Amino acid sequence: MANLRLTKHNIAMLESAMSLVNEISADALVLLLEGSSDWERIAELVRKKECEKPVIVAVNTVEELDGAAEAGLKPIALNKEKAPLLERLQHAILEAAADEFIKPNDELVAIYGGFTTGRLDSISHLKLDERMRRLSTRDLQSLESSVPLKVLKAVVDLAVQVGLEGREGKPCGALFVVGDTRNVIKHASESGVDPFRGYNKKARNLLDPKTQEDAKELAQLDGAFLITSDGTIERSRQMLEVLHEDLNMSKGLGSRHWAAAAITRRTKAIAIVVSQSTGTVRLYQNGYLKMQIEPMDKGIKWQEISFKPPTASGDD
Ligand SMILES: Nc1ncnc2c1ncn2[C@@H]1O[C@H](COP(=O)(O)OP(=O)(O)OP(=O)(O)O)[C@@H](O)[C@H]1O
Repeated sequence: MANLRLTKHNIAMLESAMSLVNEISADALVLLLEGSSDWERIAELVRKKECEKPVIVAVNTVEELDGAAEAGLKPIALNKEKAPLLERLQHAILEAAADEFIKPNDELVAIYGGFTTGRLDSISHLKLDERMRRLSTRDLQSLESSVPLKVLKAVVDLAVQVGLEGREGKPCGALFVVGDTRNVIKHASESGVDPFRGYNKKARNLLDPKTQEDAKELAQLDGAFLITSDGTIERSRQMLEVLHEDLNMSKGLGSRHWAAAAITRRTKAIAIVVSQSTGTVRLYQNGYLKMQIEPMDKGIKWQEISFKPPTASGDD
């Protein structure tokens, strides 16, 4: 994707964003870019402007971040090349929180090209809310599951996005059951034609951003996704039939949540549920609620802003 050239215009915008961070005592600067840049030169600007807060650089791939951490910047790879700007910005904030570069309640300045590719044209001041739940890697580690952390993180990220965005403008729920698939399958039956049937294993792996997009589209269909420990969607649209005995559940949670808790009681799987009514993501293990993530967008005031997709390429 387009690398960011440090033109006179882009440097002036970067300097303005850094001044704003200083002026309003913001907690971090988020630089959302479509490609790599001269990280060392950006770090020099940070020093020149005496901006002492973390400068987070969010781009699409790990390769584009080469040298960013060494220059003293905080790198984030989004793996979301085709996603709309707001989704990328939300994801960058979520990842920054997961990596503990920022905290709930922080104030951020974000800078990006909202209208033209390769040209920084927009600066936003964002106030996060205390309700923003950190997706802390440490929380996931504490689960002591045999499912690798990167698979759990990918599924939780996906669930959070389904909860935040819904599908086709409507709220959407979902259920992901990860790990111990051989045993989980014994309690599952198809609720409809499985759209992933017939795909090869690689095309069913949730660590691949394309599969994540497909799964998001299909989340609105009934039933659960069964995901193996290596991130492969083994089955989708599965109804789980498990006894609900011995479960201590909050009032008001419906059958999807009960099924999620129950399957983790019967197997070693972890179940991640998105509530259709609230967008809240809950993670169950051994029949117990282990993590709850509230939809972050309740705490961020920038949903109304609408952007046109980039059209022409910017030139200075
Ligand atoms: N046993 C189950 N296995 C898999 N999916 C289920 C199961 N029970 C319910 N679901 C899915 O959950 C959907 C919503 O069910 P329900 O409203 O009872 O769930 P809920 O827990 O209240 O969730 P929400 O907060 O999303 O409303 C169903 O349409 C179905 O797709």
